Amino acid sequence: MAVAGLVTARVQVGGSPATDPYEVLIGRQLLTEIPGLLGPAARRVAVIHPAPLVGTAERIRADLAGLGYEVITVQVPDAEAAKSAEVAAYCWQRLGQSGFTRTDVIVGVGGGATTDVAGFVAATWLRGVRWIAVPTTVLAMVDAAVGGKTGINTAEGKNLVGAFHPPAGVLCDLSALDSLPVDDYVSGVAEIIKAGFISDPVILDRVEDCPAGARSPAGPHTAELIERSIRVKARVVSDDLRESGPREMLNYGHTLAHAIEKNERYTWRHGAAVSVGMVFASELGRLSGRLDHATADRHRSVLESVGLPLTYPGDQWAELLRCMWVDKKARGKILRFIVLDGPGRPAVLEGPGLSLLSAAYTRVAA
Ligand SMILES: NC(=O)c1ccc[n+]([C@@H]2O[C@H](COP(=O)([O-])OP(=O)(O)OC[C@H]3O[C@@H](n4cnc5c(N)ncnc54)[C@H](O)[C@@H]3O)[C@@H](O)[C@H]2O)c1
Ligand SMILES: O=C(O)C(=O)C[C@@H](O)[C@H](O)[C@H](O)COP(=O)(O)O
Ligand SMILES: [Zn+2]
Repeated sequence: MAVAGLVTARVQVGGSPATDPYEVLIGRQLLTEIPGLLGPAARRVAVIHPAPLVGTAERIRADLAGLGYEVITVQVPDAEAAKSAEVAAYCWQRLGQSGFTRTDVIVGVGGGATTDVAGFVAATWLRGVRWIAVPTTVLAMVDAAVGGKTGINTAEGKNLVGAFHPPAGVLCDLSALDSLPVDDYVSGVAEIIKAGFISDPVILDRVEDCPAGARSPAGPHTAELIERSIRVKARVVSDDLRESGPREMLNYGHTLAHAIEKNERYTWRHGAAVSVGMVFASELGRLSGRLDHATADRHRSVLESVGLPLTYPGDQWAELLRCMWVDKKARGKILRFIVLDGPGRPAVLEGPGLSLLSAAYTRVAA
């Protein structure tokens, strides 16, 4: 018999005119919530997962099969290797072979790479079917699975193909984090710290209060850090699902981060790259006279305290600059960066000159 779930918090994500509202549930044993999110007409369910989550996918399959659903499990490559056109095509093939219709439902189980591709497959199959996100990393819980940004990479860069397609629900089962390797855990903490700098500085206080605890699911503030970060993301995407303005703040640190990830052929974790990207953005803010020294310095201290990197090789600047031109915030010949005017005060820096960019990079260069 299935054990009843324990929901400790519910965060509403707000439904623009084009989309329905949905909830992010935080708690434990939350797989029991899946049937209630499938919708009345679903007959088939496709559970998309990477190898490390095969046990969870199998549990979902067995529970739903017991309720009379036809369930297929679709294993995709682990981590960033899942975010490719080939993997999306493989998922489409499996859906087609199973007779997957518009009323059927995809469940994406795994880290952010898996929920990104599962959401993208849901956005594109039959021009859009319902999907449920079951994030199993910190990063996917606090960021990737919330907000409906789905996508894959191309040879030219990160997340260059995708769609805005919000899930019907997000289930953040904190017990999943017990098996997460520490480097993957800490990668997610970078996005938590991002949420602190752009919107909720209490997050920074909690991390600084116990940096060792911030690296662990058993930390004193773990549940609060996760919930606060989800609330930041939920509030921002509720205001601006399609990133026509305020949502750009969630891209803090990401212009350089995505260039680093591509340059490293995705062997760097996303959060590690975002950490270096935020140090760079803080230096852009400082050098352009917008950000006070204390807040700029706080980036280095809080990121370093949890073990995130602050530097990248200086001789890679030309290559990184080239990669940054495919950033989605760029407009024509103008690069645009999210910077801070202070803690919780994000702003856009339009078209900084090359000398400013390279001066900021010099301060990041190893
Ligand atoms: N869509 C968005 O808004 C958004 C936001 C932030 C990041 N992202 C994307 O998310 C991706 C990064 O996500 P991530 O950090 O979760 O990485 P990931 O998905 O690569 O997962 C990291 C590793 O942890 C493993 N794993 C996952 N859950 C586990 C568990 N409970 N126990 C043991 N191992 C587990 C995975 O299989 C993988 O090997 C990037 O592709 C990034 O671009 C998207
Ligand atoms: O949700 C958003 O919007 C974000 O920018 C969140 C980021 O943390 C995330 O990495 C996102 O995938 C980046 O989006 P992109 O549009 O720059 O590809
Ligand atoms: Zn990110």
